[in-house]
Amino acid sequence: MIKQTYAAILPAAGIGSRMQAAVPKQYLPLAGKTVIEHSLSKLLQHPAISQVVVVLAENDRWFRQLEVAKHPKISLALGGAERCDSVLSGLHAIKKADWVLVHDAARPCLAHSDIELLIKHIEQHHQGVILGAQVRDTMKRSDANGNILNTVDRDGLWHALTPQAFPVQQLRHALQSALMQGVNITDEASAIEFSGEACSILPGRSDNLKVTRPEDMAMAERFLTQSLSQ
Ligand SMILES: Nc1ccn([C@@H]2O[C@H](COP(=O)(O)OP(=O)(O)OP(=O)(O)O)[C@@H](O)[C@H]2O)c(=O)n1
Ligand SMILES: C[C@](O)(CO)[C@H](O)COP(=O)(O)O
Repeated sequence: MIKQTYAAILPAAGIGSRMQAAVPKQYLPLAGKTVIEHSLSKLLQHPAISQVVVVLAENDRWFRQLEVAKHPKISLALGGAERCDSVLSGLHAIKKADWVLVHDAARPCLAHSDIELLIKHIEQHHQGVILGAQVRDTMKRSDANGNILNTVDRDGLWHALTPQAFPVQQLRHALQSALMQGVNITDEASAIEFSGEACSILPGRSDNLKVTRPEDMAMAERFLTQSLSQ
């Protein structure tokens, strides 16, 4: 099989409203760097990833001040109203790659082993694949007032994580088609599912959390300082 080539997209154009911070959460300090520098590091270090497209908000005044912005693998793209718009914009900035790994700038604890897991799966199965965390708790559905409606069967239920990896053209067509039809797309796999294409989910590290609310920062700090000390 011809050796596959890989690019990455880092959607970083969000405002982090749930974090309630003075700056977008991807620029908050975390374990000696900013969140985004941690999220970028393993992608930039991986030898199979030739380009990393960082998707920024139009008014972003932080990223270009970081030393990492000068990294030769990094290209920039302009974000959109929703995360899926930002990812589509990032896809147009990919120069030359067969596959793309899309990873949230808000997930700073990504491990090299999880990138390896995705790439090995692609090399063996030649199909889109995402990282996930299987649900461990009993799952409830409630109404808007917190009244429990029912227990949700958790067999086969996963938390979708990132990176999510797909053939570049397949993801571009799937996203364009889903967005044109007004489908609600919160991750790349949901566009692929809508297109009817196959996708696998693999158990990734449970410390690959998305920093979303203030209390997530302390947890991410613990995960990162533990891994840095190993
Ligand atoms: N229009 C958008 C919205 C989100 N993102 C990115 O998508 C990732 C995951 O989204 P989320 O955790 O929801 O980040 P925010 O949208 O910034 O958070 P919030 O919903 O709390 O505002 C983040 O890295 C965020 O920067 C993006 O690139 N473009
Ligand atoms: C893509 C994602 O990380 C999968 O869990 C998540 O959906 C992104 O966060 P958002 O709040 O849905 O934008």
